[in-house]
Amino acid sequence: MLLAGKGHHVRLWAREPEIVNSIQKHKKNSVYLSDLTLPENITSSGELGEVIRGSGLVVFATPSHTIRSMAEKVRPLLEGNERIVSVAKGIEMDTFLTMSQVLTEVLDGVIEEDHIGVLSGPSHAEEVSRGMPTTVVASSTSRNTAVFIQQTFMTPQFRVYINRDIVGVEVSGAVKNILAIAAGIADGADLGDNAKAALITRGLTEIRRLGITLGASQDTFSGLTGIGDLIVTCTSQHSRNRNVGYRIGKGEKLDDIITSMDMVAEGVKTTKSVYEWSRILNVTMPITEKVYQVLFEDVSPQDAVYELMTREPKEEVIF
Ligand SMILES: NC(=O)C1=CN([C@@H]2O[C@H](COP(=O)(O)OP(=O)(O)OC[C@H]3O[C@@H](n4cnc5c(N)ncnc54)[C@H](O)[C@@H]3O)[C@@H](O)[C@H]2O)C=CC1
Ligand SMILES: O=C(CO)COP(=O)(O)O
Repeated sequence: MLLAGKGHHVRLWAREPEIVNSIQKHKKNSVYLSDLTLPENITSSGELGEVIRGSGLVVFATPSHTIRSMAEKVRPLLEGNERIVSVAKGIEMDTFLTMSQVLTEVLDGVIEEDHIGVLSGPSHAEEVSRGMPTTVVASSTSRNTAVFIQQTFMTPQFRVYINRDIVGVEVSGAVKNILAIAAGIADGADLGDNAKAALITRGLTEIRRLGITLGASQDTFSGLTGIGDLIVTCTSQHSRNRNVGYRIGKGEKLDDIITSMDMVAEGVKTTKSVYEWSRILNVTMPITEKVYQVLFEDVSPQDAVYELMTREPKEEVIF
């Protein structure tokens, strides 16, 4: 919607034939944004070749665990001069790579690393697609590519800053989903506003610890992709991750929740990858550890909270 509004011809690939058909015939995404009419310059196809060939910019916008397989399919269709942007938020299982790192690895030999970037920050699609004011961050190892992304996406409703700390930007965007699950659990279990503020604040400390261990810059965590995205995802009615947590807090089982959803809550997989990664790196992430135990080891939210609250007394250390 954003890019089409700026006059670009947007070719949307989707794996669901019903979405492709509904966009082709009725200019509606019948599954995900059914109440919006899409402009004429958004077209859709189920054939990747029709969508990719001749593009100046390729945006990867599928869930993070699918970025590697999507990039493998896209690779032979690229000419080599395209710019690549990821909007996916996650850390790959087993490799612990960020999404731009996955793209750099898979597209190596076809696309230069400095043509790859990310767009991230507090940006629920339900609001962006309706032109509601949103601010995000463009990042890349190349300043030129970050500026290209900024100029391509920026509108009076969608303000794009540049941050060259791509590691900090991507780690923040991925890990905040784990904390949104925690915040949702707290809401579902009626733990109150104090608990939520504590989860957001101490959660940011966990993001910062992991990010700085990986070489990120301290400042990024005070920015839009750090505290900004953490706030929106922990508090928004639109957040899938918060919603998964909320239902767990109300007593539902994870498998039942996932089966009932037609969208992906990235934080579930990211909890696994980041929990394992933090243990390998020896980074202390107690909230992440408890979310892992609640999701995958049948620990009750009440026991998890008790264990968090009765950790040994400490000084408030921000890093
Ligand atoms: N929805 C939002 O407000 C925002 C989402 N993001 C990120 O963007 C990425 C995509 O998010 P959403 O669009 O909300 O996800 P979604 O769950 O709505 O799925 C997007 C599309 O990906 C397709 N998909 C799922 N599995 C696939 C596979 N194996 N191969 C190919 N396509 C597949 C789905 O069918 C759907 O058409 C995620 O990483 C998310 O964290 C970032 C900012 C905001
Ligand atoms: O990243 C998002 C908002 O910035 C979307 O969060 P959810 O995936 O929890 O809906």
